[in-house]
Amino acid sequence: MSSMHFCRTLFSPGVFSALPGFVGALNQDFQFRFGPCCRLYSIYSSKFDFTDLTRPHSWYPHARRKRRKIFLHMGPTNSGKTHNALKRLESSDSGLYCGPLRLLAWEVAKRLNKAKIPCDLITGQEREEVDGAKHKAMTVEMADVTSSYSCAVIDEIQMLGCKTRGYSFTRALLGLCADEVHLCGDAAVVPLIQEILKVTGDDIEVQYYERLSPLIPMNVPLGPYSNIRKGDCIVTFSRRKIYGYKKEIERKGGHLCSVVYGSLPPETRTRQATMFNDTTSEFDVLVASDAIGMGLNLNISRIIFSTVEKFDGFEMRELTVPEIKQIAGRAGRYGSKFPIGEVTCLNEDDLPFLHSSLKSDSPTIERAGLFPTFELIYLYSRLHPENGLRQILEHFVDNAKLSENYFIADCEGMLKVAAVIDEMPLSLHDKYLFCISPVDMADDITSQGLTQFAQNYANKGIVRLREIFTAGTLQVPETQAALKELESIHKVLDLYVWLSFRLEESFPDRELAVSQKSACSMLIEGFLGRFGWQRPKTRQLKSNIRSRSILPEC
Ligand SMILES: Nc1ncnc2c1ncn2[C@@H]1O[C@H](COP(=O)(O)OP(=O)(O)OP(=O)(O)O)[C@@H](O)[C@H]1O
Ligand SMILES: [Mg+2]
Repeated sequence: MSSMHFCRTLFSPGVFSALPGFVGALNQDFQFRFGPCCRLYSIYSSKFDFTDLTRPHSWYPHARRKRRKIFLHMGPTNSGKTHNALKRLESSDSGLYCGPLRLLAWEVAKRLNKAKIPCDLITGQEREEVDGAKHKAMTVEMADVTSSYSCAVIDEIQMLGCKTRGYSFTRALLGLCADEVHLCGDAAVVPLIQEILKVTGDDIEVQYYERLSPLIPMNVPLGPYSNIRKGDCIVTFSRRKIYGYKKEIERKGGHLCSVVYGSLPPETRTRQATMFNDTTSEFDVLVASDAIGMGLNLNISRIIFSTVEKFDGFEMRELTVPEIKQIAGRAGRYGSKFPIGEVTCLNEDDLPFLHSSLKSDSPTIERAGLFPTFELIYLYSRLHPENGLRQILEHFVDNAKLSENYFIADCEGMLKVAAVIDEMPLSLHDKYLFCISPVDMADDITSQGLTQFAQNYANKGIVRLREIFTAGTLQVPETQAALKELESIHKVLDLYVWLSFRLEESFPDRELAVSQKSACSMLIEGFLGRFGWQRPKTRQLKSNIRSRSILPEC
């Protein structure tokens, strides 16, 4: 049945890129708050309100035993917040960095290892252990709330207000057991954090930062493409437009463009960004989506918004003030080749909106995300044994009781997965695991991949990659449709790797999946090298990559 889908199509991490780590820590989250209730479950189950989430700080016993010193590094982009927090991390005996992106976790692990401070890298899909490491760089969903550390950093803490991922930041904020916790982000989150931490007994110190180098909003739009210069970054929000601008700029502007957008494999995004940052490379212009928008240090001199609207999955809407500021803040990074940043638009009509957004304060963040642990859902499910996970999640979310500092996370994505797998003979825990996996159900190939993985796992207990993907040769994509397919295949393989870290025996082909992922990214990069209007030297160099065998016959 199934393998055919992928024979034809053969082969990115969404916002959930590391949620799995969450699972590892759930048991611990739960023990303190609900351990005693488990033993008395049969007596009290009908009386105990599992949907009461009004005291989430009490879910983290280790952290509550400490009086933590919380340092808030608050300020605009490019003000040295992360740099200063990392300095503290580097001088600590042991510690954690928790960031919102795999790329940021990679950057921090690289920085510490380069400074001869051994640092492990842990994301939903990677475990790179370094001998003697007492430091770890991770994506926030992987935050370890079970062990004690000297120092912890949570980067981009304002994301605790994010409707889908915010709860992972809240979990890290309440649960990290470290003597010092450094929170970096936008000052709009300060009152909420002060409010949330009133009940934890922690000490709080707030430090406000100023930009280290100027960011100048221009009074004129870009004008013709011939005005494009080295270090420019055009920002746009669809794949089609990203490649459209790349082509135009390479044809008319005489520059070569790197591209960065969310559904490119993260390793490809990093290589594209590195190529752009490298002063000796010919790729001196960047065309990117808001995937560049958080914390990344790029050699950008000028940000050019091609539009100030984006489709957010439901509708076209104007960019928010924090989005504009985050993206614009990539220009003129301190210590980069371009110490002064500029921002403008393609369309003159967008300039007033850009100027006013850059001058505005980000709206205060009023509530932090929260989501029930698996154990809570499990206990709740026992009160409703006839229901599938989808109904249980829906009921739980509808009935959850929260204090005024919190909101319940948007779990639409999880509900979509639950609807697909609820009929399969899987335990509640396994279903939950598939629900929190990094799958984008809006992507047909990825959702087919998830369904096949879950089906094979439910029916046979083991999922071999060769039963899902058949041997064949993948080509460098010729069209954007083929490129999109390859990006999706990469996402499916990424999902396999994610599952292999959680259901190790049932997903035994991690190595093969990792090697196939890198074959996919090579082919995607082959496409990027050929696409556009490039000088012959580069075209020839890149076109050596034509095809890769996929799952070669044993
Ligand atoms: N004191 C310093 N000495 C040398 N380099 C610094 C210093 N402070 C910051 N930098 C460099 O300036 C750049 C911006 O700093 P950083 O990434 O910490 O800013 P940020 O405030 O966290 O920005 P964002 O909000 O975009 O994440 C980085 O490349 C960082 O290494
Ligand atoms: Mg930062």
